[in-house]
Amino acid sequence: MHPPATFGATGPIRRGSAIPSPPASVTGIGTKISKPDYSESKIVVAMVGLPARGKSYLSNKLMIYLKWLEYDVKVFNVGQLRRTRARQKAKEFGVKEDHTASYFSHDNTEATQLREKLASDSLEMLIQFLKDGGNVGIHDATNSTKSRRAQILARVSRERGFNVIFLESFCDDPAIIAANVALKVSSGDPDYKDTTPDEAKRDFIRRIKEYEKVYETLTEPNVPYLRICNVGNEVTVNRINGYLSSRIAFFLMNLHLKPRSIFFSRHGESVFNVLGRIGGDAPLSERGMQYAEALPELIRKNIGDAPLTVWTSTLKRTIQTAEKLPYPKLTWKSLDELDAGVCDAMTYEEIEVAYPEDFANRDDDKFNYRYRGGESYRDVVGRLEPIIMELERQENILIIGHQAILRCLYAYFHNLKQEDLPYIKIPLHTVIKLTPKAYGCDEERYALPISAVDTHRPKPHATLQPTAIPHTAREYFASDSR
Ligand SMILES: O=P(O)(O)OC[C@H]1O[C@@](CO)(OP(=O)(O)O)[C@@H](O)[C@@H]1O
Repeated sequence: MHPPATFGATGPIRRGSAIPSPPASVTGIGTKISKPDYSESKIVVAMVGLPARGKSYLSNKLMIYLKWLEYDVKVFNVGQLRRTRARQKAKEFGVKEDHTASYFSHDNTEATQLREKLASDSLEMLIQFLKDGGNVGIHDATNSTKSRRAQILARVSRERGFNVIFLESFCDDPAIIAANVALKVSSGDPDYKDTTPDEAKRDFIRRIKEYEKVYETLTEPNVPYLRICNVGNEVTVNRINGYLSSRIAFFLMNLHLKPRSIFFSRHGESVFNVLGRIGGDAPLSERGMQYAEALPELIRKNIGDAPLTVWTSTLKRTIQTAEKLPYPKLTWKSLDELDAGVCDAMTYEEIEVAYPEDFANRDDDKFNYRYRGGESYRDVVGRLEPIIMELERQENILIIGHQAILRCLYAYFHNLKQEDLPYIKIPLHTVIKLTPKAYGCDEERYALPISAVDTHRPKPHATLQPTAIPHTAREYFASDSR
């Protein structure tokens, strides 16, 4: 058994010492705290790379991360614009454009001009989005020549306060390229909806070859760029400065594509869960202890001999649940449950009597409601950022967490809406396995047959269950940029 190490949000804290309480803000007590308008940043992230190099993957990952941090971000996908315009042309004039490999040949002057126009129109839309209040616009295109990149730089530099970062996804690993090609061909990509998979594959490989003839990797010395080699193996950073740009660079440097899974489990049922009390630091109930006993076998069956690290909060109920797991463990202060402030250790019924207005406010806007002397879901999302960053960097991880915490993490991986987040069902005695894929995450759930109370409070007057909107392969490829 490995001794657990303990880390707080700002560094190690000693086990056994008094555990500091989570950040308890007393400003805006018991009220709705709406989104702060805190960023004036205007950044154009211009992707660079041959087809099938994971540009759309990186664009989407970056967008989800920055949106999580509450920046206003949008991906402008040139491939999508090309297809939309081609559909309109076909509808209006009955002209069907040929988008097979010859369309992408630089010897085809007419098509090359059309593609340049699409890239520049898309950039104009992006610039307009930033002018209208957006923070980061991602230009998802190949931008594979120095002259195209010089045009982007020249155009953006005409806008005061706007910055450009080029983000190159360079890849020479045949296995990654082959996997990207196979994914493109097998996922119902609109470019190949009328062709057989074999024809589609042949044509797509020819398209890549056309781009290879003119492709120039990023070497421009005076330009801010990040060059990512084989997703995470090697990263070159050039002239990146400023808070948000550095944050973007740091996030991208932590990404990897190695196969792995992230497991979420709430702690076993606690004594407070049985009593209907929220928060606190109660130990596990009898049934919670049974769950802690049964969990190692479930995990072992699932993961075999593969390495795994277990993360818990600093609260008794998660540490007890992890006790029998024979893996290295880390205890994170940032994983402690949402702080209910003055309502800590009360039942929902008691809160309704003691703080009727607060209770109603919370039902009205659960994501933004901040408990008196405690936290809101929005606060929790903010404090989980280091966890997200570390999760991106790590391989197999099991988090033994809390209802609110796991809702926030789950929402990040499935890119769910803020208003749905506080109502996501994360039942007790259930392991959720997420396996990151190119287009999002696959999910499996394993419920152990040990009964437990249901702590989920549905949305009052809700007629519909919150909709989960995980990225599907189809959505992912609908945003393909070529
Ligand atoms: O935001 P709501 O739906 O109240 O859920 C969060 C609550 O979940 C609970 C259980 O009711 O988590 P936990 O099981 O970790 O104790 C409370 O402690 C916490 O306040």
